[in-house]
Amino acid sequence: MQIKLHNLKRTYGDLHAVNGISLEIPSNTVYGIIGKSGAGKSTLVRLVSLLERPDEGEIFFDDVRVDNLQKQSLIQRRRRVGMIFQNFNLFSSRNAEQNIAYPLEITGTPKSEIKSRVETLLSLVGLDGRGKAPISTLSGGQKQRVAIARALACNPDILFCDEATSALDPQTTHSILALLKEIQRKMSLTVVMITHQMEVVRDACDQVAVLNDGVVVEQGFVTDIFANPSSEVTKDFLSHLVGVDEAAKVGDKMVQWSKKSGAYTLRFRGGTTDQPILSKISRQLGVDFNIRAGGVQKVGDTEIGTMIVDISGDETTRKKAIESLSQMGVIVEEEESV
Ligand SMILES: Nc1ncnc2c1ncn2[C@@H]1O[C@H](COP(=O)(O)OP(=O)(O)OP(=O)(O)O)[C@@H](O)[C@H]1O
Repeated sequence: MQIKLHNLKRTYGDLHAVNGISLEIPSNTVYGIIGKSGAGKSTLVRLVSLLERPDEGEIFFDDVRVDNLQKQSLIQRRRRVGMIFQNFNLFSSRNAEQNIAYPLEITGTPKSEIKSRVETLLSLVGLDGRGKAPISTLSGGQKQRVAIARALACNPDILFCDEATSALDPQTTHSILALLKEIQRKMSLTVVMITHQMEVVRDACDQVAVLNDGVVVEQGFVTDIFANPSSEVTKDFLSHLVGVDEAAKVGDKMVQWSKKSGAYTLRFRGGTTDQPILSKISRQLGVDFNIRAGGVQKVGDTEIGTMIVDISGDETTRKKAIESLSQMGVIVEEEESV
């Protein structure tokens, strides 16, 4: 299901929570929406999941306008949109299978059908045999699996994940993201991941939109945005990135992404990540690179390297070094204070 948003606006008093958002979210993909607290992510989700109406603008699902649906057709349409949340929102009075059965019960599905559907869903999310487990006995990751199964019960076309892994540890986050990607492929879903974590975007999403103050400041393929971010907000998100996988394997001291007073940020992509570019330029031009932080991470199938460096030498030589780096495909960003 393709989602198209055209100039969406939602205002609360004087506050423009969503201030003219236009986006095209392709069908059959995992699409990320990232933004800091207050950027307008949750408001946007409420609009696109048809829980709230925009003040202005239009929403289309596969070219059918849906923001103005009324009564029964709105209820029908909403049922095809699944949602999962940071705090799982499960009924603690119901066990796992009763939670999953809930949306099927309220849509009047026959009991026998519910039983087999619930079994299929439990198996899909890796909880075979745990249907009778009271919710309080499940771990955070298992609770989110129950929530995913419940969100998929009515065969949605779209699944919204609102900070779905924010309450989970890195390993559990990794397994839930892997599950969501697998389900997306199996069910040809459009999965929209709302997050404030670039790790989630890197590890799960094909494309991403970056939100700030109710507007989209940047959008595109995740590999392109990691290799060449254009907005300050995106650069800031990237500078705080911690390698979830890498951290799990080698300890977070080996991969350091925070900007620590280096004068230049260098961004490498693909083949350039395994070439001794800095030492070549250093020898040729007689400049020195002082590496303050850096690392290489996998974004999809592409390796993206980032380094925070100082370049020493006179101004002409530094300029030449930057030119050489650019010619070799390295993106060089200069800190504003330099
Ligand atoms: N129902 C509401 N009434 C009044 N103001 C609201 C309402 N919903 C959101 N806002 C305001 O709109 C702005 C955007 O909020 P929103 O929750 O969409 O941001 P967010 O990016 O999801 O933030 P967070 O990550 O903290 O949830 C905030 O300033 C918020 O206070």
